[in-house]
Amino acid sequence: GLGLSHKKDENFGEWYAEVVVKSEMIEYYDVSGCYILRPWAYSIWDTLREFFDAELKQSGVKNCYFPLFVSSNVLEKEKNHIEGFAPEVAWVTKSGQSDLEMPIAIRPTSETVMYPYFAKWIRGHRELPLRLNQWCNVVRWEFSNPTPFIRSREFLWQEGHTAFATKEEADSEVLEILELYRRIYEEYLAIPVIKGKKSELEKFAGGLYTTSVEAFIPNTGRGIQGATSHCLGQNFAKMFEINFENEKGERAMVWQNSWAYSTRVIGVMVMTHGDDKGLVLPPRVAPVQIIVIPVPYKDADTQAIMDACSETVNNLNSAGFRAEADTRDNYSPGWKYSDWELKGVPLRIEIGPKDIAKKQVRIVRRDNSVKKDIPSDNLVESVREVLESIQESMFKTAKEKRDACIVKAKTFEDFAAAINNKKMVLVPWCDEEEVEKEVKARTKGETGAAKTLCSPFDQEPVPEGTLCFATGKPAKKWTLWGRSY
Ligand SMILES: O=C1CCCN[C@@H]1CCCn1cnc2ccccc2c1=O
Repeated sequence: GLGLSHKKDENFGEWYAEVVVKSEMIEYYDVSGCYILRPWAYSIWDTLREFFDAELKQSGVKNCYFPLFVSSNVLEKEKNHIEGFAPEVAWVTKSGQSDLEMPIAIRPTSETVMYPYFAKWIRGHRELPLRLNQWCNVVRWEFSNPTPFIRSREFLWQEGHTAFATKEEADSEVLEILELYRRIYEEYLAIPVIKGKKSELEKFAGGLYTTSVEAFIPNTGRGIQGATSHCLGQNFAKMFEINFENEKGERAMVWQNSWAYSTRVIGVMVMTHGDDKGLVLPPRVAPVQIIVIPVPYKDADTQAIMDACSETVNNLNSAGFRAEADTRDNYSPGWKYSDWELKGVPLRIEIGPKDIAKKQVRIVRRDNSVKKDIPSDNLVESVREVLESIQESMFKTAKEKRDACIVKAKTFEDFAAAINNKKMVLVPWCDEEEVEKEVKARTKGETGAAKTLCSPFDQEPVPEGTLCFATGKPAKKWTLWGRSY
């Protein structure tokens, strides 16, 4: 029947699996770890891609498309880039009945696909900066529990790959892209994120440093990497001999970045805003922002009500909104209210006989269920205000909830207690890789060990003499730790 059979705060995993299917975002597929993205989800991906793609073009990044397949000698070119990831690489070994001479990998990411050609194309400083992006799918044959949007064996993403003459240009682009990722989360998805730098243990091993935007799921008390922007340094330039003749006529290696966000962002949105009635969609990404529902009455003029609904939809769509009317004659208004609440439509407009008589409509907000009767003559502006208020209120609510899950700790005991209490913990840390491994080991619980999420760029100075929470050595930086996806 309609409605969810699991409650978000009682059984989060079941609630999530049910809501993504019943809202018609996801259909499970017969290859484990793979999911069908239905229009209700794909439309959100499209909206975010439109924003990000326009920003990339404005910034001078060019889109391209490299092959899905990677030859094994190229993929394994760099041991420490690939080490640890190797088990996730999917291979094509046959065509029809016959075995391939050499197995061919399916891209899990495209560094090794692209960079031999970067070497070929980049001769002098005039070809720099080279800034390419591709929108594509990647395959990683993961074994930990698959979760729609969050962890799947195939997912959609964009991957940016750029090359510069100087480190300064690369460093600045890393942060330029990271800001775009923050905007995707905070301005479109109404999800608060923290920008920071990954630890040596958590960074992309093939790179120089990794920055990320970190989200948090209060229900599970787990952090989740929202998107990532790496400075690769000259590591791949050395490996693939990507050199150029600089302005002084010397041979120099390029400085590179790579950066990505994926369909994971949709899962974070569902987890952050959803409730026991279903999805709650931020207006800026909602496939349908306003659903208009006729409330016919036995002897009232049904045609007049239907006309009012379609006129309302036309007015709203002409003003640039995404509105629809639900005129299905085989469902009651009440059934329709529940169905569109399940799908998370931000605003409902009900139009019945008395609304016609009074030249008003009833609007109902999905985020807080507040109902209001408003005059139908100034409807477009009223709807604009309400949708903006919903967007802001959803972000504010999510931010307050997330902030309540961050605690500071100075001792290991307080740190461990907070981790077990489903919090993110901000601690003064000596920033030693071995220590991170020890803390992981010491916090191995039934729900996974604590790891560093990032060292926030926005942090207070560490007071003189502050000691590391885990080692008692002089602390170097505040670092956010937590259990994570
Ligand atoms: O994050 C990004 C941003 C986009 C481009 N790639 C980088 C780094 C990807 C790291 N990674 C992640 N999973 C993998 C899985 C199999 C083989 C290789 C890899 C691998 O290199």
